[in-house]
Amino acid sequence: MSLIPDATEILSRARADLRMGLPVVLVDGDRCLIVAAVETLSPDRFADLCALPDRPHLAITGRRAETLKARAYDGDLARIVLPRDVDLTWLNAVADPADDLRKPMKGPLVALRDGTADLDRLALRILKSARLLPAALNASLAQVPAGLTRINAQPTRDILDQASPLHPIVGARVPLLSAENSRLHVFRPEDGGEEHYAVEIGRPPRDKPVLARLHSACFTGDVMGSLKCDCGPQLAGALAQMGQEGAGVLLYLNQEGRGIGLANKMRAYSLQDQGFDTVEANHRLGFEDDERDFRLGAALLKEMGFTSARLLTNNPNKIAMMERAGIAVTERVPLKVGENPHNAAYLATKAAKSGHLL
Ligand SMILES: Nc1nc2c(ncn2[C@@H]2O[C@H](COP(=O)(O)OP(=O)(O)OP(=O)(O)O)[C@@H](O)[C@H]2O)c(=O)[nH]1
Ligand SMILES: [Zn+2]
Repeated sequence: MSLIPDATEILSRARADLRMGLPVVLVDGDRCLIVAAVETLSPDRFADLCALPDRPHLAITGRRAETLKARAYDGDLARIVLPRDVDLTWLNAVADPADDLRKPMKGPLVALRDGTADLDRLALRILKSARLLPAALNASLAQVPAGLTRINAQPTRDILDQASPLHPIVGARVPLLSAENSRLHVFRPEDGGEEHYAVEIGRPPRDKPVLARLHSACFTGDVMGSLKCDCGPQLAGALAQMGQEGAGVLLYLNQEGRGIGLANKMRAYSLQDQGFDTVEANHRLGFEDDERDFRLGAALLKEMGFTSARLLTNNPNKIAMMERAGIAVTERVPLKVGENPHNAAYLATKAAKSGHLL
């Protein structure tokens, strides 16, 4: 019946539940796993989870486990056994590296080896997609409690593997400092996720490679003028070049913090203040270096009628991902602006570890 939510809609609800601190239940055949995000877990719900017949365990990513020197028997994740005197402070200390240096974890963390971790793996994927820290307090259940969102595992994995279709909602003229003849188009995904924007400068011909930039949202750099990165000058520089050429498309992708969200990016910044570089900070939080999905950039260009681009970037991964997603990149146009004493080490790390071209 069409009035019943489908798997995509349920996943979107589940993200909201987890962000509020409400557990959700993952179901695969006759297996059920109740999942709570550690970062939003209240003392009452924590007590309720501990009172379940099956003792909960803590799922963290392999990256976080590596930092904590825990054995990740499940490969890309570890299921950590809760100590007898577990409390929320302990859980938060395992989930969040903020105090790793000040208060190193006492005693070795014991990880589970038996059983299967596939539902735990899905739980961590869902938490990442909700822009929460990837640490989940999970327990097996015999049946789904009334009122909690119930997620069917396989359709949800399939949805997370695909990029949600994006639809144009509205476009209007917005004259810019760098290009008076500009329009802003808003695109909305079907899965209730973030909207993305396209700034179209002039009217670029659809049958020629378009001067394009895939810009990832950076609130600190784009809006506040932060000197910690080069995003603000890159945004202005790309628009200026498109203005000079009289044509171009700047895609503004709401993938803040290389896809980890602003709260996690600020956690990464605190770790950088403790001496870790941008890549190490992501890993200590439990994320990969870059959690972005550039397929949506290609999808937007196609939706606008383009098949090829001259891409303004220093990031070869972006070019590879665009090509794989069906947009021919005929030229890489370098975008070298905004280096300053505060971001020099950050830019050097990206060149050394993330393959950015100097
Ligand atoms: N996680 C994390 N994200 C950051 C950090 N500094 C900037 N960002 C984010 O990184 C993204 C910008 O990506 P960049 O790596 O600068 O550039 P790029 O888009 O990969 O490549 P270019 O096309 O060459 O600019 C934005 O989403 C920023 O919010 C950081 O220290 N940690
Ligand atoms: Zn930035």
